[in-house]
Amino acid sequence: MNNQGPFNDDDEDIDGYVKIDRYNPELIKSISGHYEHILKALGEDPSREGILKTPERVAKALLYLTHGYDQDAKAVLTSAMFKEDYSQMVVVKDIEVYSMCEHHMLPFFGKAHVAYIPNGHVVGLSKIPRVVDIFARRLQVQERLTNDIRDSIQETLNPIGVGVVIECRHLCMCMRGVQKQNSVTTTSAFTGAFLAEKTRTEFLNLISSRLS
Ligand SMILES: Nc1nc2c(ncn2[C@@H]2O[C@H](COP(=O)(O)OP(=O)(O)OP(=O)(O)O)[C@@H](O)[C@H]2O)c(=O)[nH]1
Ligand SMILES: [Zn+2]
Repeated sequence: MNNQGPFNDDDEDIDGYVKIDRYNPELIKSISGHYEHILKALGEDPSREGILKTPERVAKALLYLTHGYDQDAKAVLTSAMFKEDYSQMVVVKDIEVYSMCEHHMLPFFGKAHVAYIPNGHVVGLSKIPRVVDIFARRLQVQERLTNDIRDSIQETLNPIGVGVVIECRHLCMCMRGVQKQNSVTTTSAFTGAFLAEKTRTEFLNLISSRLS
């Protein structure tokens, strides 16, 4: 594994989440080559000083923006599951989401709110945003992202229920196409206890409340 990627040595050594060498020179060279052609096709001069290194930068950026493909949500969750006698709802809200729509490869971004009710085990809190990132850092549609997060937590932790709400702006709807600058898309996915109105309402109230 070389160190050209965004992961520092600690991330790689301690967590071991990155399974393949996503930043290997051959892969970067191959993607860069395609971007050189794209720049030409767009009417640019790829030998111009300002964009000489752009194909390589884009290649590295794209590899970073899709690094979730190399990560395993189940491994992340099981790496920090603790037996705990806590049976109320655990909510991690306002988790930043940066993903790319699979139709236009343009960003969509916003917030995810994730809750679960433990069934004998709790999970390390940081692992929930990690799971969000693992599924967000790929080509996605917001609906599938929402379901992926729900399913991985339900299948790995086997809680009483899981709730996921995601709110995002899609740049493909803002800077092109229909050009609606302020539209926000909300998606949700639930399992178990969250399918009951009372639990779902508690979750929705908790994510809309503010501490200050
Ligand atoms: N359901 C869903 N649709 C998405 C998401 N991200 C982008 N899209 C939509 O994907 C659709 C692709 O539609 P097409 O008609 O094939 O593509 P297009 O001609 O570029 O569509 P316009 O964006 O309307 O110009 C668009 O309606 C986008 O708004 C997403 O996360 N979920
Ligand atoms: Zn799109």
